[in-house]
Amino acid sequence: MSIAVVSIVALLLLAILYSFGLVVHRLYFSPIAKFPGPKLAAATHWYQKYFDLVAKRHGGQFLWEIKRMHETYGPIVRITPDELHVDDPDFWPEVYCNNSAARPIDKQEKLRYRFGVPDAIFSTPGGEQHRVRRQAMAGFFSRQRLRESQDRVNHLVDRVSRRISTEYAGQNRILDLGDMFSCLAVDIVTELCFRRYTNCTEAPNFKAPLVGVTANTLWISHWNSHFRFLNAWIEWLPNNVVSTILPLIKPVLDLRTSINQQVSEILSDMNKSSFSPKETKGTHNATIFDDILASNLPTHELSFDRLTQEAFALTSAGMETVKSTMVLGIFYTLEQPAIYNRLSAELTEAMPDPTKIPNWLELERLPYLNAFINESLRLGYGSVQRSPRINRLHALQYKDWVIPPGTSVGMDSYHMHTNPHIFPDPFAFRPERWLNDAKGPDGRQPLTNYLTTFGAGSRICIAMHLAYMELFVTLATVLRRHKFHLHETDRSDVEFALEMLAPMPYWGSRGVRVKVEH
Ligand code: HEM
Repeated sequence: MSIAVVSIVALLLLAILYSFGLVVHRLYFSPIAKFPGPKLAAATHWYQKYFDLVAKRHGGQFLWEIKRMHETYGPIVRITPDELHVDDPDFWPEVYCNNSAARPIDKQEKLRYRFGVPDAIFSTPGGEQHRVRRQAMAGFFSRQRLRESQDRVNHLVDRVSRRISTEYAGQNRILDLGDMFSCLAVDIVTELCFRRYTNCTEAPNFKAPLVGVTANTLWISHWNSHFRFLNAWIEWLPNNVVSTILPLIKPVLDLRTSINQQVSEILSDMNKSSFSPKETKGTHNATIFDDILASNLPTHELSFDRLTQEAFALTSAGMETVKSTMVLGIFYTLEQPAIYNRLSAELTEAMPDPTKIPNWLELERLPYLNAFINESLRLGYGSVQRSPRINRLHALQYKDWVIPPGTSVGMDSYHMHTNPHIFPDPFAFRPERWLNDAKGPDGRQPLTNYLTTFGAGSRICIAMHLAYMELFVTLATVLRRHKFHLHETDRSDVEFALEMLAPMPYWGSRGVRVKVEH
């Protein structure tokens, strides 16, 4: 036998031995070996990969598998070799809690690279680093600052509404609500955060390439999570090579180029004596970069890479979530005339002149609109993928179980929002469940405490107030001004069937399409 063959055989034997040792360790000696769950899921990450990538042809099935595990093994299960999952609403505040120096709460390091923005706050694993990075941006998304920006949101909503009136109303044309609201959501984020919007709301038929590609990245999000080298290749190869190999992602690269250019300009301005982000911060002209640069972050946190990653993450995070909530809400108002009539009556009274958009605070005081938005957020789920937390220093106690420090523990809003003890008849869209100061099952806690669409604790959605402002202003305006009819669309086009980080309907759905009466 040649040396080469001997070496290959030896390497194979070593690999087999290593794998065997790893499986034995995971099953019998891991700190979480005693937790219930399928042995195969505890032994190998390929169990999750199968459900994420290939089960039922398109993957996106791990959440349903987790649900099955809970039905078999109880409220706490080991779903992968290194992660536990809990299905118990009372435990949510323990897992998604605030982060402090004495109690650092981390995210998994391995999830850091899945969106190609490893240093954006969303991906930052370490609790301490996350806290300082987040503090630098949080003020930008305060309610007070956002209220001052409502005019800019109104302007974009008016533009979309004008297009509905002039290009679709009474013309028997089909309007894809998903495309329209995605365009609006991206333009709002880029206008507010960077003061240079992407102009997607001008795209013919609302088919902006950037929006299409950003949505498509969700369909490959599991592949990116499981096989990090895919993203690494895209990062490493020059843009023109990537655009040639994968022409579909060119609009994303263009957005990156435009963000890169803006950040370069800002960083070169820093050398000028007139540059003063501390003065610009908080003014009408401020961008998110002014806030970050005026913060107390150390210089190495203000690098070109960090700023561009943060900007790119904001643009992507603010699209699919907002769009799917709006689409789902409008679908149900059109499917259930009783909801439409009640909402319409409230909006007509609150907006006697439909051309004037009330301010956000006034809209928030409308009880049925509020209930309707809460219900859209409940069945929209936000992100349905669990986002595990790691309590680095302290053990957690769940009933008789002691969860060792450093263990990844996840929960998700699908299990929370479909829990029949909290939300009876959970799959029915019923805004009424939120009316009259509704309470949770203990009769004391507000029902809104169980609405986890925006996450909770120190990593709760940083732009939650912006999302609420978008939802109140857009839904009130569009539903007050226009009358839609569903076109070849039914419940299956909004019902959650595939977990692709965001909740997606069945593969092949053509989305929610309407015709416009006026
Ligand atoms: C209905 C709309 C939205 C929903 C349901 C939503 C949901 C969420 C959730 C669940 C998280 C926590 C993720 C985790 O625990 O890992 C999150 C974080 C985040 N969201 Fe949103 N989001 C929405 C809108 C937006 C918008 C409009 C933006 C950008 C302008 C945005 C930017 C972010 C960022 C940057 C984070 C990371 C925060 C951190 O790690 O501290 N989101 N969002």
